[in-house]
Amino acid sequence: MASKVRFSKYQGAGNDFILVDNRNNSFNRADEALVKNLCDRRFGIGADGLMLLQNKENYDFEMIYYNADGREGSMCGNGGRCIVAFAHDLGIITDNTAFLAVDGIHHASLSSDLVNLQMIDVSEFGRDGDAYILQTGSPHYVSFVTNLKEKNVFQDGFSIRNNTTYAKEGINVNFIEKEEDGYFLRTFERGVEDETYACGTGATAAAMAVALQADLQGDINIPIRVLGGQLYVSFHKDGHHFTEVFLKGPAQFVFEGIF
Ligand SMILES: N[C@H](CCC[C@H](N)C(=O)O)C(=O)O
Repeated sequence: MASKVRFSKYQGAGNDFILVDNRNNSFNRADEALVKNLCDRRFGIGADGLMLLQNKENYDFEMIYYNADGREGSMCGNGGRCIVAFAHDLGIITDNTAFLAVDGIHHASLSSDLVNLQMIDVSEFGRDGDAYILQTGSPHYVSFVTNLKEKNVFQDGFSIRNNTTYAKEGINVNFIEKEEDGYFLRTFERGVEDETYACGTGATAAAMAVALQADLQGDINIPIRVLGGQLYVSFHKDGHHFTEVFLKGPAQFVFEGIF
């Protein structure tokens, strides 16, 4: 019988995660089948991903991220915001932090349930037809569309994610549409292999694509509405160089339990 492990469920704009305080290193990090089962929305707790919070010298903590398919993943922006809220709720931090994730160090600040997470700098981008390809801690394909409300994001995202260009490594597929005061974004997520209610690294990539498309320069703040709520991406853009990149949005505790 597996040992009992306490978990907490958090969600950031509807992107939802299982969080485990693994400072005692009791979780078997190689057990991808367990992670997949826990993330299963019928036979497990259900989540888009699972994160381990671990001790790390010179940092408040380390974030280990797994996609719902059970495999250790690249950076998760909404997950990063949720693990900051988790660390606060565990009493590890107060309202500022510096933690280590797979793409390096991240600073973050929180006030009530809003977490503002610094993301990595970005200095290059690719094109695939009209789409932008950006690496914001995870790989993203960003396409500008109209009538996004009606789009079959699963079908269209699935076909791009599995085409000959992206099938091997996978890619997260983002569809973005200009609206009254900002942008509306829907994302098909690699490793979830489905549309999620929000994607933080995706919102970051989409905001950068907006700035590239409109040739914006300087300090920029772009509101990104997603199915699960409202995110805000800000950065300083100088040519193709994006620095001071921040992803701000809600990160809320949902429930805790033991598995
Ligand atoms: N599915 C992504 C990782 C999580 C990204 C997303 N949940 C976010 O908030 O950034 C990938 O495998 O590239």
